[in-house]
Amino acid sequence: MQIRLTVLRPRSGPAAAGSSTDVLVTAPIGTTLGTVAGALAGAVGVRGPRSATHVHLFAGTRRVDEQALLGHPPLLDGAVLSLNEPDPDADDTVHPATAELRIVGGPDAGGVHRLHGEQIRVGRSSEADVPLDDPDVSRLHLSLHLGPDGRVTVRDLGSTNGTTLDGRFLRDTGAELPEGGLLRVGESTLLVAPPDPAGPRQAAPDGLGHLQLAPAPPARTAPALPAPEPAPQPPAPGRARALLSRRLGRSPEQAQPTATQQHAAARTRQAAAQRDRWPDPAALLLTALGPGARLWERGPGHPDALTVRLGTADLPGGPGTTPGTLLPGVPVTVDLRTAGGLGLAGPRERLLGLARAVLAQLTALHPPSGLSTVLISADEDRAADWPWALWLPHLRPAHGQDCRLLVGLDPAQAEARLAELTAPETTARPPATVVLLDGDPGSPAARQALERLLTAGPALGVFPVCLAEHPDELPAGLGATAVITGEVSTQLTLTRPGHEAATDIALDAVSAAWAERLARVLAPLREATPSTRGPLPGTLRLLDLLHLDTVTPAKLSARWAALPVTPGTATALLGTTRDDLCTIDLADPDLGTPGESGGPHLLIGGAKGAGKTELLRTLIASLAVSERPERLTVTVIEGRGSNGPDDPAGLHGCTDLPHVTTHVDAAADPRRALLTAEALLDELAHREELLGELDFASWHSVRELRTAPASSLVAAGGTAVGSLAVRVTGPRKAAEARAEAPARLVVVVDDYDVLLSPTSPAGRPLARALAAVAQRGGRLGIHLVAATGAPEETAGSEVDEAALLRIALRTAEPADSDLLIHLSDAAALADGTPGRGYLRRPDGGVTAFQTARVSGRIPRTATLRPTVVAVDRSQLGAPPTRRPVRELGNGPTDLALLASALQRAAAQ
Ligand SMILES: Nc1ncnc2c1ncn2[C@@H]1O[C@H](COP(=O)(O)OP(=O)(O)OP(=O)(O)O)[C@@H](O)[C@H]1O
Repeated sequence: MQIRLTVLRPRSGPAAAGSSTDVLVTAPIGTTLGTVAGALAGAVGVRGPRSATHVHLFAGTRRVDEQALLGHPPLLDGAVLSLNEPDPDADDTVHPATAELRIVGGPDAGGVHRLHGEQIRVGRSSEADVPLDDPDVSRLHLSLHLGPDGRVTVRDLGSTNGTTLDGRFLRDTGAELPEGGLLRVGESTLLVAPPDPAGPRQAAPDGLGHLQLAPAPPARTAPALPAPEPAPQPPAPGRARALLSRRLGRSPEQAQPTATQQHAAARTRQAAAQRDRWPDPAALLLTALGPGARLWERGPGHPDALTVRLGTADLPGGPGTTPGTLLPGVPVTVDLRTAGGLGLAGPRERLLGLARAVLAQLTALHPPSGLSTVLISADEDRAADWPWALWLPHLRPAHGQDCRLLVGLDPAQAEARLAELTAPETTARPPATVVLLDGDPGSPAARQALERLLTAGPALGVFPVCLAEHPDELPAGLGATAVITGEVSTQLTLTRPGHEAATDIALDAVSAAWAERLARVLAPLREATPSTRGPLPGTLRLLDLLHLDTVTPAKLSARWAALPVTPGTATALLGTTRDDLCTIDLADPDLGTPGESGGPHLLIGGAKGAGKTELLRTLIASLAVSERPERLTVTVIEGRGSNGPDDPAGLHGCTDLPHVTTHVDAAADPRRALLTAEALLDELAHREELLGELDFASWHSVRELRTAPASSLVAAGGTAVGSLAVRVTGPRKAAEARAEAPARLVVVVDDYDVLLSPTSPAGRPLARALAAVAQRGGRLGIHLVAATGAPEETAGSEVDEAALLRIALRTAEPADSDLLIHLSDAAALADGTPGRGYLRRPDGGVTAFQTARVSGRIPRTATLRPTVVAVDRSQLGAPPTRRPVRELGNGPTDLALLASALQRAAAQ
């Protein structure tokens, strides 16, 4: 596990007090904060006693326990830990509030302040409760008061430029704020609103420093402009009418709005719809903090994808409003897809505020899977303005780029990034990339690449956003340009394709602190996989899917302890489909042969290297986790033979699982193979005698009733079972009886086609025994899983006929796929995606899935001692030093890790 954190040095103390350092913590899963606390303190230059107990770390105002696990909240990617004292700037106290003041537009937008009844003063002065960095705002400009009845009143405090409420100047007496009423002070727009009632979206910690964000609800479509009101009567009921009625002091029943009032209502509705469609910075922050439903709502197909809001202006109303009416303070936007590129120019400070607002919108509204961002700021001084952005998840290289983050913070890095972006499309690209170029890219080669990007970029899905202090420093070829104007640089003039130049736009700008807060909130978020949003994942780890990233005997025992008394299932988690986990239950009678009340058998087919053996390993490991070894055993038969116990290619690694009682290499040990064939036939006969007419599950239920003490039966099964317990036949010890009860047996066969070959020494008797298992085993709790590399040779065998669950991994020929799943699709699967395939269930349904891996080496970080390394931000865009990682080395695999934990769990 690797997580990036920031450590704050205590404010009180010697030189460098209050400074901070970003660190990269590399640690095995399960590492506690205490283990690295000393190293974290060392990273900010505080050397103390070695004992971690002398280092206290705070997340916000709360001290984090030394036993807290790295990778779990609050120790996630992007966290700020302050050393030995609470973070003095943190405000993580949660007071329930009935109203919030949001700064929804202007040069210092984005703030959200909770109102708690006391008077709140807004102004430019640092004495104000809500200070606003807006030169046109007076030092103490207005005050707000939340009454006990929830009403909010506003008073202008004698400001120079006055305060408007919905376009009208406030009088000295003040006014009550109507719902949705917009206050305008200087170039800033303020709104008082109730806290967002929508519950937060689920974001589950993955234990690796991230939060898996549940898929977004269906994408919002762009709200259409409201149709004109039917004129003149009757008025439509609803909020607008009620609002008008309230203002007029009449009940809705009495209200008979005039045409003017209807026009006004339409104006209000249209303005609200546009503000909602293009969320302001305050709404963005709240969405990210939630996380709310709109976070990452704009996938590639979203109608508003890649459209950015730059500010607000009074714009003409749509149908239904009085001709010539202006909608007050509605968003002004630029669609990058139409513009191709966007230039932003103006004085540095304000320009940065605007650029931050643009980048914040893109990254809060677009998921990283749909939008990648690249930051190029090749000049050292300019690069110093962007540390906040380095926390954005959209900067992570997801398509093989040779860097830690998609940044160009010196000329060489800038050149590398631009070269990647303009390279011919040999590798996968994200659906869209926005490149933010702050100033000159730094070298002739980079300038040339930028020129190419400006012409060819949009066709490749790459959209540049260029920043310069003066408009004439912007590169040529940008479709839209926004230039900061006005005496105090709070306005914009915008030129864009198909529009006249627009002036008097109040720009949206946000502070660096605001932007950093947003970026750190986004930093740990990951789109949950599997998800409905796209293709199957490339690789998956079984232990992650089983929530066993830290696999311990205690966790496994706890799972087994929660199982029902009778052996009910033989469930194997194989991987994921596009939108769910892919599991099969070999004991499910509904999937077995109709009328036989047994579970199904499974046949797996695929070409060489398609991932059959790995799928068998995953299945065996997953079965072992699902059931204790006294109740489920596995016999493994390998048809082709391996190169001995150390050969990683075969199923030998599974023999360490306590469930695997038999392992036969049919090619290497024909004698043992014969004995196994006989043992299987004996087992079938024994169970047929033992179970009589009953099926495996029913026999066990009856058995359990006869042997368990009455008290435990009541506890286990409730009154119905308890009443049957009266018929208990005799006092026998449950353990003794259980020892005689057969366990479920899964017979796993790799290279079944080789067994059928006439040259296989023990093939014939084994094949006969397997055929018998296929025909008679399901009812008796013996289930067959066979993998074939030659589906045409195994077609028609008893095993093939009996297998109602069928998997086709990549096949060499469409006919092979057809023999397996009755569809030819598996032949079209790519070579480079081992483990990908189709599962056909007995009802004929076919699902694409990706097999999870269990024999991959456990992540390198899991075996290392924790390290804490200070991050050199300037090198984040440079190629990382790589250590060669061997695909299958001597290090422990997940399978070995799991086997050892299972052995210890089984021994408990
Ligand atoms: N689910 C998976 N995820 C990632 N890689 C996989 C997966 N399954 C298999 N592989 C990789 O593909 C390679 C071939 O896998 P495997 O040996 O399971 O294929 P096979 O179908 O059994 O091949 P053969 O017919 O030659 O025995 C392995 O080296 C493994 O690393």
